[in-house]
Amino acid sequence: MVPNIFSAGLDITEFYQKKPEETDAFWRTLQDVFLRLYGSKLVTIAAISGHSPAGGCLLAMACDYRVMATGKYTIGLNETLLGIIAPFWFIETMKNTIGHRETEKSLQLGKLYSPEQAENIGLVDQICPPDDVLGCARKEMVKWLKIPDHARILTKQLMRNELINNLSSKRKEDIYNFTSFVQKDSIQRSLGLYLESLKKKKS
Ligand SMILES: CCCCC/C=C/C(=O)SCCNC(=O)CCNC(=O)[C@H](O)C(C)(C)COP(=O)(O)OP(=O)(O)OC[C@H]1O[C@@H](n2cnc3c(N)ncnc32)[C@H](O)[C@@H]1OP(=O)(O)O
Repeated sequence: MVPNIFSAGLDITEFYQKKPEETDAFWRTLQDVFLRLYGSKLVTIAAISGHSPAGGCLLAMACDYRVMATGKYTIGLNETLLGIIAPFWFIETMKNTIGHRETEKSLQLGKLYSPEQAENIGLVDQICPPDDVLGCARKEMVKWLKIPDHARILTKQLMRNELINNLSSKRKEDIYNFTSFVQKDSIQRSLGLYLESLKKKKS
């Protein structure tokens, strides 16, 4: 576990100034990761040790349960702030987690929530002091593992298969949409400016 950061989201340098075949492969890999995690038969609990923007929030939402560290961390789908658009399966995953209305506000505003706000809207299930996040996640795991596996897995599939099947049947189209979007000059300019702003913030 990396302290302070659960995931900084997708590595923007993977789709900034890259060839179309490279961004195609990157997006295909992300689809694979998501489909495997969201569709996993295992119990999956995200121990969110710190910041979790965009792709990081998606990975956390793909799990069955989320424990987040308290502190000055944020979580959410902030894509609009970068001038990019969360694809339909990011949106559906968030709707399945916090509901339609909250997702609509959240996505349009590119909202990044504090741990307390995230808990209030159900984006995370529990908040814990940073040095106890893994412990809280382990305790919760014990509860989930007591449920008969076949019943839990079939229930999870009933809840998740619609989105999994939808994405699985649209993978090529989704890759095409991603690559043609991120290759646009205007989007490349926005991404370049965003990367620069991250570096400036650091110095
Ligand atoms: C159709 C298009 C759909 C695409 C969907 C996209 C999904 C995504 O996930 S896009 C990425 C969204 N992520 C972010 O907006 C987070 C950006 N990062 C941050 O806000 C911060 O780095 C932090 C809060 C996560 C951590 O802050 P801090 O500890 O201060 O770390 P630094 O800012 O010093 O960052 C270190 C280093 O990493 C570079 N960097 C950070 N995040 C990214 C990233 N997502 N992609 C690429 N590079 C990133 C940052 O520029 C620093 O680089 P160096 O100066 O070269 O060390």
